[in-house]
Amino acid sequence: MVKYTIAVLPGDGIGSEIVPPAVNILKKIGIKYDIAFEFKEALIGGAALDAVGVPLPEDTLKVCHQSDAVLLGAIGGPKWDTLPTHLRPEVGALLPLRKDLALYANIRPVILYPELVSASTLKEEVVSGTDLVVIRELTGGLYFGEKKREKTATGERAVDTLVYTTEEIERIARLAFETARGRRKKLTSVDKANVLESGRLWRETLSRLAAAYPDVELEHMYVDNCAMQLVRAPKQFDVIVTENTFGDILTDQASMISGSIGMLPSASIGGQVGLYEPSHGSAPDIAGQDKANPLATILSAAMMLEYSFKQVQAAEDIKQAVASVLNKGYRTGDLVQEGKMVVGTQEMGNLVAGEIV
Ligand SMILES: NC(=O)c1ccc[n+]([C@@H]2O[C@H](COP(=O)([O-])OP(=O)(O)OC[C@H]3O[C@@H](n4cnc5c(N)ncnc54)[C@H](O)[C@@H]3O)[C@@H](O)[C@H]2O)c1
Ligand SMILES: CC(C)[C@H](C(=O)O)[C@@H](O)C(=O)O
Ligand SMILES: [Mg+2]
Repeated sequence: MVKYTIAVLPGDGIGSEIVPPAVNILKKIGIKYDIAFEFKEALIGGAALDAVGVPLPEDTLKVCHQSDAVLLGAIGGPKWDTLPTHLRPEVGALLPLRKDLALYANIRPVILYPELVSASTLKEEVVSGTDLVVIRELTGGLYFGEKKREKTATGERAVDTLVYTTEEIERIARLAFETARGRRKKLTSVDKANVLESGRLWRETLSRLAAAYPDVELEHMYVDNCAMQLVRAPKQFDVIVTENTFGDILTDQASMISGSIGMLPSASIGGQVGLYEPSHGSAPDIAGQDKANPLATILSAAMMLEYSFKQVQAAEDIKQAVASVLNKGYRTGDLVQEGKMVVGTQEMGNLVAGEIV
């Protein structure tokens, strides 16, 4: 029997509601495929701040490093928004965790289940059949460049720096070319090379590497145009590769193609231990009300099975289970569709688990 240890970090807001259904489904997968999962829960974000005074406790980092993969809910919320930057859950916990685990690639598939075509805010003919993946650089760029804040005679001056090295661009580009090679062989590299120096290095590097992937069609696109093209004609995209901040923004936008941000999973890879989390946040506006859609987290657990454990069939089972529940007409409140049955977070989790036999 194979054995895997999974660090479980529910975090804040809806985190503690969406993670248990995913864990429950992994347990069922374990029984079906004879995999012994051990789950080790640890504190992160505001929950950690409240309990032990820091957003990313040493113990949590240790548990993550000693595990085979990490399942994360979400972090952050209004209660911690006014803390000094280094203590905030986002900058004090999530970013250092990604950096510490060397997770330079964040993979966010945007798939529209046929059952959800009418749940998208976009027209059916525009979104129907969309199947794209955004590969977001995760440990560089604006998020990790030097930051400064200083007083001036009249106010303050704040600085964030957008830095990329050739090596950082090359490694994410290679992953993107490889991913495109395994799909429809089209790669869109998104940058702002018309203005940013880092964008020019990004574009030059992608163009140079393209020679090693003659079977993949590479196109370059400015980020502002990409934002527009994503809602104009999303089916033109296969794989998109882009800088950290651009990837953050474009994936929230792209999530509406799939009907809801609650449908967008993610895998962060590149180091020894992968991190799997939904692309959305802690949704303070619906936290504690059993309203959150757990499917992005459940689908992130499927990505864990695929990427970290190479259990492709088990991952497929979860995706099928989700499709089947949607096909039977069950929806959480974020996926409003006429004539469908609205269920809560827990029930949606139970329904998906019930499909795994
Ligand atoms: N990876 C993360 O942990 C992560 C990601 C994004 C934001 N955040 C943090 O989350 C907090 C809230 O941020 P925000 O409001 O900008 O973004 P958010 O993604 O938490 O919420 C945006 C909107 O989407 C809805 N939503 C999000 N996930 C949902 C789900 N699973 N089911 C149904 N509806 C869902 C929310 O109710 C809200 O209306 C902030 O502190 C932010 O920093 C954390
Ligand atoms: C919470 C925040 C730091 C995070 C990010 O910007 O990476 C989130 O928006 C995400 O998309 O995972
Ligand atoms: Mg985001």
